[in-house]
Amino acid sequence: MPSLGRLHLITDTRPGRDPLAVLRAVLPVARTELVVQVRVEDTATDREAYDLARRVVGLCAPYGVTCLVNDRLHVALAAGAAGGHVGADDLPVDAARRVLGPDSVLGATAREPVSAVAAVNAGASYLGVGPCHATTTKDGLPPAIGAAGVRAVVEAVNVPVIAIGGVTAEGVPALRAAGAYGVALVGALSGAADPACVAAELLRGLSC
Ligand SMILES: Cc1ncc(COP(=O)(O)OP(=O)(O)O)c(N)n1
Ligand SMILES: Cc1ncsc1CCOP(=O)(O)O
Ligand SMILES: [Mg+2]
Repeated sequence: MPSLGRLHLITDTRPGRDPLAVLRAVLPVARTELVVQVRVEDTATDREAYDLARRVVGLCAPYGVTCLVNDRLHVALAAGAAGGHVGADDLPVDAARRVLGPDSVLGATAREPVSAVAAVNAGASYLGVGPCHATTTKDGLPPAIGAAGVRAVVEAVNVPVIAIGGVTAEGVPALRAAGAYGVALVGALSGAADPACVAAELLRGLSC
């Protein structure tokens, strides 16, 4: 299994965004500290998800950067990604592990210790934990758990915890202090005037 980077860039495929331009800017700065998760809107077709995933895999390969696919594990396999990420509305973690095989990276969403432990026992190799803070990127989420909620999960499991939801460079030190291994973001990089500069700031916080 590839070692996991600490900065998880999730593609922003909302109208008007250019996820590949953001990725091109961030790759040379973050290199193997980067993980890219291909996440498309629920309304996207599998073909659109596959086409994006192939392009992301192609851009990541020269840098040795891990590419994962959110939700659609058949797309992950078909596109040659290193693994995938599942949450409550996706395949259960044990089924996802069977689909991906024993050596792939498999992330699972958790927001509290009991479901976090269950996800790890079912085969998750890392956990995406949140929402840590308010976010405008995804609707319908439960209340933010804050750094204290992240800490509760970190103390319950022995896999890397990736904090997600409203993460900014300013917020990274508190999340690291809570034991987060890394962070996952959409808006803070996708909406940045200079994504490379923001990525460098995020990495400084993650290296402490
Ligand atoms: C790293 C990381 N953590 C959490 C999520 C959220 O996954 P999920 O709960 O399945 O929600 P969607 O992203 O599918 O809308 C994630 N994608 N990545
Ligand atoms: C997919 C997802 N799951 C929990 S928060 C979130 C969105 C994170 O986006 P942002 O970094 O813009 O808050
Ligand atoms: Mg999902």
